[in-house]
Amino acid sequence: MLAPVALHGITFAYGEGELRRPVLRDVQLDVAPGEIVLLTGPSGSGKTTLLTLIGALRAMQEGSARVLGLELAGAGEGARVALRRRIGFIFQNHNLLGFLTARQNVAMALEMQGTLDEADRLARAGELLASVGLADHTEKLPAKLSGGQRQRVAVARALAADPGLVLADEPTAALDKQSGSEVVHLLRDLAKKRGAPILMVTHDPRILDIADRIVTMEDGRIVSAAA
Ligand SMILES: Nc1ncnc2c1ncn2[C@@H]1O[C@H](COP(=O)(O)OP(=O)(O)OP(=O)(O)O)[C@@H](O)[C@H]1O
Repeated sequence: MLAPVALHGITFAYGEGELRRPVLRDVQLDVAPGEIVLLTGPSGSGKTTLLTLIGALRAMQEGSARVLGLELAGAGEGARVALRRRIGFIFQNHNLLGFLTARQNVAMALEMQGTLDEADRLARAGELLASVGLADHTEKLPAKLSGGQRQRVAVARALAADPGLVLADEPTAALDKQSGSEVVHLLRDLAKKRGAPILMVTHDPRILDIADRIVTMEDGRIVSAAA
């Protein structure tokens, strides 16, 4: 089976001319189905940049990145948008819309899929929120939820798209031990039950034990990949 994520010779720089600043250097990485890979390393080592390239949120410069079957080098915007719909993104600031309830935030992700009508989307959103332990909070606005609850809404929203891959950037940074552990175990269930791999940037030593592999970056390179 092809690796859901296969990176070869990824090199990337911000800026141009004299301001050009290399951030990734010849990165190689394969992620297997259902695998949980934690990406760690000092601040500025290029982890977030790598995640945004894999998520087709940024244009590639050099190298090859095959993500869920799409080669991103030279891919057009249409193909990149289609790929993004198949990826669950979970970022630290969770990007929930403040004027929508938890249920509506999750339903919006289903709307992008375009397969269910509104009543079904709201019902499905309720099920997803129940699956992350928020059955009693579906009608609340994000401001009325705790940080851990908001992050669980973000997880439910990422799962709504039935993603083939989850990209998470410090998903537990703002959470206490208990909430962080709950969020991470939800993600682990997803990876193991549905075979969707997870690539997670984290500095959080509390969650290292859920990883199948820990990849350490330094100065734009992968310096170690411990199983
Ligand atoms: N949009 C941008 N324009 C210019 N430079 C950037 C941009 N985004 C990031 N950088 C720089 O690129 C380098 C790598 O940043 P990146 O966010 O990928 O690192 P990181 O390992 O995720 O760091 P952290 O752990 O602090 O989030 C840093 O020096 C950063 O300042």
